[in-house]
Amino acid sequence: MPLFPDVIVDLATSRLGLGTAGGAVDSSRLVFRVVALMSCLQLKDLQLARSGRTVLEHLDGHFQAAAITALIGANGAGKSTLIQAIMGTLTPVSGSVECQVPAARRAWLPQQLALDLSFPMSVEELIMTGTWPSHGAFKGYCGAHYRRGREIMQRLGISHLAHRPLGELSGGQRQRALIGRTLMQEAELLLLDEPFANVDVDTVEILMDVLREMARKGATIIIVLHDMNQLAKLADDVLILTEGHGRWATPDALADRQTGLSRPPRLPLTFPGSV
Ligand SMILES: Nc1ncnc2c1ncn2[C@@H]1O[C@H](COP(=O)(O)OP(=O)(O)OP(=O)(O)O)[C@@H](O)[C@H]1O
Repeated sequence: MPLFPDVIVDLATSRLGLGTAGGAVDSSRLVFRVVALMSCLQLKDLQLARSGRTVLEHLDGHFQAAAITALIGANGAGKSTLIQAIMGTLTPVSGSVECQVPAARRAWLPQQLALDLSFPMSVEELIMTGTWPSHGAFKGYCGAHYRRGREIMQRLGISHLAHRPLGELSGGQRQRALIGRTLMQEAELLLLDEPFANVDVDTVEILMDVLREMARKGATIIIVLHDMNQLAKLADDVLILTEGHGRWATPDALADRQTGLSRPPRLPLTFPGSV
């Protein structure tokens, strides 16, 4: 029964923001937020190291389902390290990552620089590979798969690029195609490492809409961001990594602490722990 204690803790710390002007709890919002708080991903006293050196320790807390959590921190704070531990590619020194999402429904979009897209593959072919984790790589695709692939490309505004090789795409077009693959996969847990870096404003807007839609449908989304305006627009929750530890915050509380203002406006901002 992990849910009920979470709600109590969140009420106590006001993370739910349920209070009314008179201090009473708004029960209609409570139902919505209780659903949102159902967590499929939890960190328990997690310690992570690289080459024998501790990067993060005593990390605790749950990521909300049906919500977007921004993961922030200065360069080298351990954001990618934590993402790798969540994806299961880095073994914790101690503690655990408890994830109820099946591996076939987890998707990870690394930083663009880490991607080798010289592999000869078209946009449509890339998107169709989103079926592989659940359907298998060698079974071929059925008509329903192709229909869904076309719908996804239309949603992302890349239908005209369907047969274009990945190596010939711009950074923004590539990000749209990669997000398209996660839609095809019907990812329930999506981790994105700086997905808006070097991407034009229109693409950012489209991708933000798509991510919000995925979260509304129940996905748990964790996104590494360096831009506080993007965070303010997108995130429901924030995990700040600083000096080897994690701290949870709401986007509003974070903005208030940094600017002394309620949003908007909120520029310019810096990360806690950055110099
Ligand atoms: N493969 C590796 N081997 C050894 N140390 C590593 C390795 N990868 C990262 N580190 C170190 O672990 C620490 C955390 O790195 P990590 O990449 O997780 O930070 P980050 O918050 O994602 O940084 P950035 O914002 O620059 O992407 C850094 O001190 C880094 O030098």
